[in-house]
Amino acid sequence: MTPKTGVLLINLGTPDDTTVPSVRRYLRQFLSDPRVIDINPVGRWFLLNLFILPFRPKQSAEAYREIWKPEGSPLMIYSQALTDALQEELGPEIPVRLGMRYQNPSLRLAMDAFRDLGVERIVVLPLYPQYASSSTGSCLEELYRIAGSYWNTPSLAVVPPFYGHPSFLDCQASIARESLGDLDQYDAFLMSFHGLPERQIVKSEVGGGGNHCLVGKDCCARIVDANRYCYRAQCYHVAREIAQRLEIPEERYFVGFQSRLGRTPWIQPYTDQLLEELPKKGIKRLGVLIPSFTADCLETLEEIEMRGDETFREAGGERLKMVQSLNDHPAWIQTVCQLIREQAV
Ligand SMILES: C=CC1=C(C)c2cc3[nH]c(cc4nc(cc5[nH]c(cc1n2)c(C)c5CCC(=O)O)C(CCC(=O)O)=C4C)c(C)c3C=C
Ligand SMILES: [Fe+2]
Ligand SMILES: [Fe+2]
Repeated sequence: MTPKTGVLLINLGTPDDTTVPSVRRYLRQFLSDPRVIDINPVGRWFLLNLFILPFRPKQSAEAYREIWKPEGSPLMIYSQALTDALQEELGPEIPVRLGMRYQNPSLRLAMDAFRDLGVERIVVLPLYPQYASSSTGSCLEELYRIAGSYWNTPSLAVVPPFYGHPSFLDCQASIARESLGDLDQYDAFLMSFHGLPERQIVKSEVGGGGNHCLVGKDCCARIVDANRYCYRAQCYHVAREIAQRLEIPEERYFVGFQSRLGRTPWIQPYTDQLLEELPKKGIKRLGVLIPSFTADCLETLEEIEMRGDETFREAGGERLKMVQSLNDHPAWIQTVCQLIREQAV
């Protein structure tokens, strides 16, 4: 008998609503994760309970209110729309579920649903193109824990980080072209990625030699054995490949890292600083791509399209055009189908 197969899409998760208690609940779960704030447990407790949770939920709730749609959080809406479209594409024989690492619908809920449906084999797609311990690593740790808690444990086939997959790169490039129109109307392009604390990059170095990541200036310029888990190197790879597909020469695009939190050094260059500096270099019309997110969320819609646009204009910029994320674009649905089918064989 062929085992019944299901597909699990995993994304980060988002608050249930824009009230301060909901946002606090979300941030508490998210930032208590030792892969996200990777310091000793006592230090994490103090940081969270004395410095972050008393203040940030109010500020973040206001930001969420700016982007919230009548149906809910954009991250949730687009992730669910992708799940529904994939279900349509794969047909009723293969159940498709969405599980969020934090808050709802939880990974446990999705896994329980598979168990109740008699699914024995699950193809898992973490919706993060690049590997980070705080995103891919964290959701897989939680998934393995849940899968291991059942008496009859299911088989899991996990799609690896797809930052270098030609279908993903083609999809990013074609959606950017569609959204930006004539590329000659822009002075330059910014490819912005979610940032990470520098120490987390160093911890990803393979072999533990400590002599590659962030040692030399060009450690992320290409992917070699030692940095194959390096989030920053994977981001630069994506930027190069997209630029090549769009025929954007090296001098016409910049890479930046956004969304930093706290006082420790995060990977550079910082997107907000670039947005301030670029107009001073004569770059007035800017196209922005954000290829570390597969669904629009607070970090694209509020941080870049709203606040980033303001920063850029205040610094003398004229036009910032942000390319929407892959969301439930038909080309992305086809790419997701391909990633899943490649893993299912
Ligand atoms: C690309 C994937 C992501 C990585 C890697 C990542 C690491 C990371 N994030 C924080 C802190 C915050 N991130 C927040 C929002 C947020 N982060 C991602 C993705 C990655 N984060 C997404 C998709 C979102 C948006 C969620 C949404 O609801 O729309 C937030 C919450 C918002 C805020 O208060 O600013 C925080 C906090 C850290 C510390 C980290 C790695 C160490
Ligand atoms: Fe984040
Ligand atoms: Fe690196």
